[in-house]
Amino acid sequence: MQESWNGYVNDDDRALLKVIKFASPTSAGADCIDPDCTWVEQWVHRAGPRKQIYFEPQYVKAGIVTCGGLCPGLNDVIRQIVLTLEKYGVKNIVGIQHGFRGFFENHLGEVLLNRHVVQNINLAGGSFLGVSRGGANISDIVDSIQARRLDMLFVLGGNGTHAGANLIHEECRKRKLKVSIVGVPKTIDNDILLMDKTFGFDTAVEAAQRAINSAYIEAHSAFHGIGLVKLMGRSSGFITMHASLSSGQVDICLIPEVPFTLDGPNGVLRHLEHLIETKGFALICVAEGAGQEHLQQSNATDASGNTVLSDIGVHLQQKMKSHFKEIGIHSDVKYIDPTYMVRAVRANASDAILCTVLGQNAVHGAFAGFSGITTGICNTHNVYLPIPEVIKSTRLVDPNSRMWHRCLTSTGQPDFH
Ligand SMILES: Nc1ncnc2c1ncn2[C@@H]1O[C@H](COP(=O)(O)OP(=O)(O)O)[C@@H](O)[C@H]1O
Ligand SMILES: O=P(O)(O)OC[C@H]1O[C@](O)(COP(=O)(O)O)[C@@H](O)[C@@H]1O
Ligand SMILES: [Mg+2]
Repeated sequence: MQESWNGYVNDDDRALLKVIKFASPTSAGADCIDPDCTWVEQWVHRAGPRKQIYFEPQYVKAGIVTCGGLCPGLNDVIRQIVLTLEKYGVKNIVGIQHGFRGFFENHLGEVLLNRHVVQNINLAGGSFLGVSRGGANISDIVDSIQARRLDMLFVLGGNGTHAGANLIHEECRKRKLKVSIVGVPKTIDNDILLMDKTFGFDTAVEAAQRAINSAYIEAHSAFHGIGLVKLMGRSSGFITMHASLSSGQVDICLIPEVPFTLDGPNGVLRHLEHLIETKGFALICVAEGAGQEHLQQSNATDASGNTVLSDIGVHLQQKMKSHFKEIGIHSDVKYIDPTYMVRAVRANASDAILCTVLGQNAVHGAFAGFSGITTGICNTHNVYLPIPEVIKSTRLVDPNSRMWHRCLTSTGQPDFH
């Protein structure tokens, strides 16, 4: 190799975690490390290939698993992990089917992966390996990792999956197994801390435009039309906020982080009356986790322990219909719930690039000898982060952030209090 080749990332390279120095905690969207906002430098490891690697590629067996719900780009990440492992010289690569369940449900065999098998999988949405919720029995999973003789495990999933991956990492350490557990954050809701954005989010925002545009056309064409679109986001309103901003046609954007009243002089319904009176139609975009306080809560959870939400879309639809009937004003409500149509699509161009970078960096991280880490973009730089740091809490839209204020400026909606 030519002498001037500088392709390796130095082990001591670091990226700065926070790049804005907020003068005061009251500055819009201030995200301070210390309560008084003194400047604290926090550095994180730069992602990328190392000169010294900690595994002999020809003896490595690597596994890939995809957990939780679907997200555009899963196949792109799987594919890049396989291509990068092969580039290192790894020959034994397997896929674990249907999330953590694949480790111990006997009928779910390992899928042998290589460049030929994964060549075209990025052309479709979904997960080539299948996904599932529940089934995170850590001790059984680590037994299975041992029995399969895995040296590396790439775990693609969201907050829950990363909590599981970290427990797997800790159990492997306890058993003194030299297995590298590396996460790749998959969350369409964009709800993982410290990262600029997660893969699939851009695609979801783009896919949501079709639903919003249809709702707009329906509402605009009807007499006193009201278009309502419900988008994903259990506790984080990023998809709804960004989709509303992107559309530019949304009059009311409702997210879980910002409570709202429906009735009364400052409520959503009164504002809808105003919109019908002044422009003749209205468009609402609501996140699935918004306004849960208005609904009857169930204690039900899904297999992963996530709360099953009540349907805010149906509730809003009914409230709007009965409200306009009560006040004797005609309205024509059209409700669109595009949830799975938004999620089950292939990654767009920018997400495909993000997936490529993340998949490659996950493999570089494992070969660098890291475990219990995940990889993401931080202030436009690609980094490795310890899993516990990114799952301390769910990343939420800050109602004091510039982005939420921009969204309010764009919709023109008042404070619904
Ligand atoms: N706190 C947790 N600790 C360990 N495993 C978890 C935890 N929460 C969820 N899991 C497991 O992680 C997997 C995916 O979780 P889920 O919440 O459905 O999706 P996501 O990872 O996208 O948040 C499931 O197999 C689930 O059982
Ligand atoms: O119907 P499912 O598969 O449980 O998925 C619905 C949920 O999945 C999500 O898209 C996010 O799922 P993940 O946390 O697994 O990424 C939520 O926004 C939505 O509530
Ligand atoms: Mg979860």
